[in-house]
Amino acid sequence: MAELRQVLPGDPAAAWTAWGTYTDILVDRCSEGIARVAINRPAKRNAFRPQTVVELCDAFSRIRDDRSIGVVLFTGVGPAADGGFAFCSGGDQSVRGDGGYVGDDGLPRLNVLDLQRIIRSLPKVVIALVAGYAMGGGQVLHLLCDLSLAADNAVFGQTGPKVGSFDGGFGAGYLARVVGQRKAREIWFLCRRYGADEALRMGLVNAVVPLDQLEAEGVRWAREVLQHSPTAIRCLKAAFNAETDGLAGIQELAGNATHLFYRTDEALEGRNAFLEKRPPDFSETGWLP
Ligand SMILES: CC(C)(COP(=O)(O)OP(=O)(O)OC[C@H]1O[C@@H](n2cnc3c(N)ncnc32)[C@H](O)[C@@H]1OP(=O)(O)O)[C@@H](O)C(=O)NCCC(=O)NCCSC(=O)CCC(=O)c1ccccc1C(=O)O
Repeated sequence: MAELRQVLPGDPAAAWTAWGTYTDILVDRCSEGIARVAINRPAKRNAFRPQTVVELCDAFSRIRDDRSIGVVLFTGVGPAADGGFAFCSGGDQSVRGDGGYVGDDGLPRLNVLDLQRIIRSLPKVVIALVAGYAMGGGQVLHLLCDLSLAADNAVFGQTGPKVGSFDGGFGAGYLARVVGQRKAREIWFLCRRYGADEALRMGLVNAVVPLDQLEAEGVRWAREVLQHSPTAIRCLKAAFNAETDGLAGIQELAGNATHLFYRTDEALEGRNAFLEKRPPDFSETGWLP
């Protein structure tokens, strides 16, 4: 029996079933190949603490290994008891110690950087569904998703220079690729807030929809993606990353080429010859133009 968990306002847009038990996040999936991951700390505007990030890394890693999942909707549970909404308000300042965010083990961490890389290199499409605030490290997480849909109440912004933090990695460099150098510097230097329509104008999001339509729109976009070739989509994602991510991006793109090469008669001949202790015979392959 499917357990329907309300994550955002509006009718559930798919037949979600719970997938795993976590304390700080909710993970659901449906038989259509879509997973839904939601940060579940609405009283803190879905700020992340080390535990939240550990759970998100686990969820995205499980999604990576599940052949049936092609698209992830990444969002934040809302509304909070006081009516407020957030995709994510960044690092939980109440557990920020002297050297990072401190969890039960007492170690200061910045493990959100691990999560950023997992989302970035996930060979599946990640769609951010932003209802309410996407601030600080939360704004960076939304940026790292492949596509972003904003509810009409969405608000984006950086606060690092106010609270003594900054993201000089994807949060600065990739932001500049997306919205341009001028706008990226404005976002970080002035720490203003930007509404959904302005985010659309600057290319930070792909579309703006009414709040109660956000999940349904996400599922519609996911269904469109899922009609297409998984290999073409994963190679395209790696190609987009390669353009910005240096050798790490090229590694991803090249890994896809190697994956495909493994399936050819030519590569299999190399493997088989080794196992059969004979010289390989690549004469069938030819040297194509
Ligand atoms: C998000 C707000 C604009 C929402 O405002 P509002 O709707 O008026 O609600 P509030 O009453 O302010 O908040 C409700 C409740 O939530 C608590 N809360 C909100 N945000 C946080 C938070 N980030 N940490 C802890 N708690 C939070 C708030 O205290 C209230 O609780 P009470 O019990 O009622 O007090 C507004 O809340 C706001 O501006 N929040 C702070 C936004 C912020 O500054 N975030 C941190 C930015 S720094 C960061 O994210 C770390 C970056 C980082 O980790 C990093 C470092 C290096 C490289 C990369 C990264 C990276 O990208 O992550």
